[in-house]
Amino acid sequence: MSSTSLRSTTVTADPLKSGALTPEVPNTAAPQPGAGATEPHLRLEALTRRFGAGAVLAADHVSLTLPKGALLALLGPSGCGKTTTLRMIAGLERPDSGRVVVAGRDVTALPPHRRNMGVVFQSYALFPHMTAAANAAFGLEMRGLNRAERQARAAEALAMVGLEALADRKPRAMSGGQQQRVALARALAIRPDLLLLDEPLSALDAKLRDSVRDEIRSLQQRLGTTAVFVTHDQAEALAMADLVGVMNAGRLEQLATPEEIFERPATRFVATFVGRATRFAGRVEPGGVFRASGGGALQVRADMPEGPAEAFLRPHRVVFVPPGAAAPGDALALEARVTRRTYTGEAVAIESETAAGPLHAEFPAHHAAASLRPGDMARLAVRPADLRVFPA
Ligand SMILES: Nc1ncnc2c1ncn2[C@@H]1O[C@H](COP(=O)(O)OP(=O)(O)OP(=O)(O)O)[C@@H](O)[C@H]1O
Repeated sequence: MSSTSLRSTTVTADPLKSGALTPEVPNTAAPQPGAGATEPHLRLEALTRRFGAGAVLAADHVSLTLPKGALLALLGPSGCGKTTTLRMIAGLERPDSGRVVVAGRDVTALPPHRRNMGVVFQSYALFPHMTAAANAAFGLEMRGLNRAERQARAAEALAMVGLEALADRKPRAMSGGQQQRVALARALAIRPDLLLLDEPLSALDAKLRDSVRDEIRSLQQRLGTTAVFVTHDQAEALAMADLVGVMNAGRLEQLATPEEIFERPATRFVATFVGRATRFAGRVEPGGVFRASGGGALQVRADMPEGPAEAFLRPHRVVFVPPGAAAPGDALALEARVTRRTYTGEAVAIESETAAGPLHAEFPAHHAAASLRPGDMARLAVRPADLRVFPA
């Protein structure tokens, strides 16, 4: 495990010096916006958990900090360790090593019910024989609240999720979205220090998912509750979160704002897992020149080590050069033969073949490039500042 800190992935004023290169990414978060000098609300310190007699490293020195009131989405493919990390925060899983600190208090050794965290799971885990109100009140009794207080809190929580009218209904007489809102009410009724959500939308159909997603986000913001949300759905993570933590094989590869994750992925994995990208194989030559295997070279960053490399480019960063016009000064113009055009309403995706390899581009539907058709030739340009280059 490296102890070096993440290199800044901020694009410098000099476009020739852009491009991220992170040879060794420590499993530690970059500094976060808003965290400031104050104690973060949640701090994970090198949380590690193995399973199967040590064979599976489910969480590998996961470290991060989260400011109060922020929503963190843990994003990654199946089996990357998101749930294990969440369960360690909740106290449902003991870490082999590492610490969980909430508001400056080390809670690592505390059982779940002494952490004051509200947890919402994928399956709503409601008690079928109990009403919505009784389900929402579950968890309050063991916190020593009397009956009247419990009822008041449950009613308040059901009102928060807009279900006060259904307080006497049992789960089977409710829709999936309503049941998930009862589960959310139960988690909020304890007035948690931390709200933990494990794929809470995955059992809902696509339309409901969007509305429950918006409800969770606006409620979390309105209440100022700090939250950790586990998902494998990148659109969900980018749309909901203040910070996204991308996990891969037990490691936290990058922790940053959704924009930063999308525009400036810190690792190859993040560049390929989040969003679409064109991948150029090639090598970095002396002086930080990236040369694509198929041809074409761009000055990307002077301090990059030489050797085999891959460059990633987001589709919306491709520049269309109208016939007769000049490409932007520092850009590499490629002669592209359009192979496919896909209209998606707001945008048009243009697939093409170039000397540097296949290129995926995306333009707003009203853009001049949107009229390109398969078989057309076009000049498409790549600006060095838009390439993210990593050693292969
Ligand atoms: N109780 C357990 N016993 C053995 N192996 C486990 C256990 N829990 C998790 N694992 C393994 O640890 C790894 C991480 O699992 P985890 O559930 O945290 O991943 P995940 O990212 O949440 O995946 P998913 O999105 O599929 O839920 C996987 O390889 C998984 O098989």
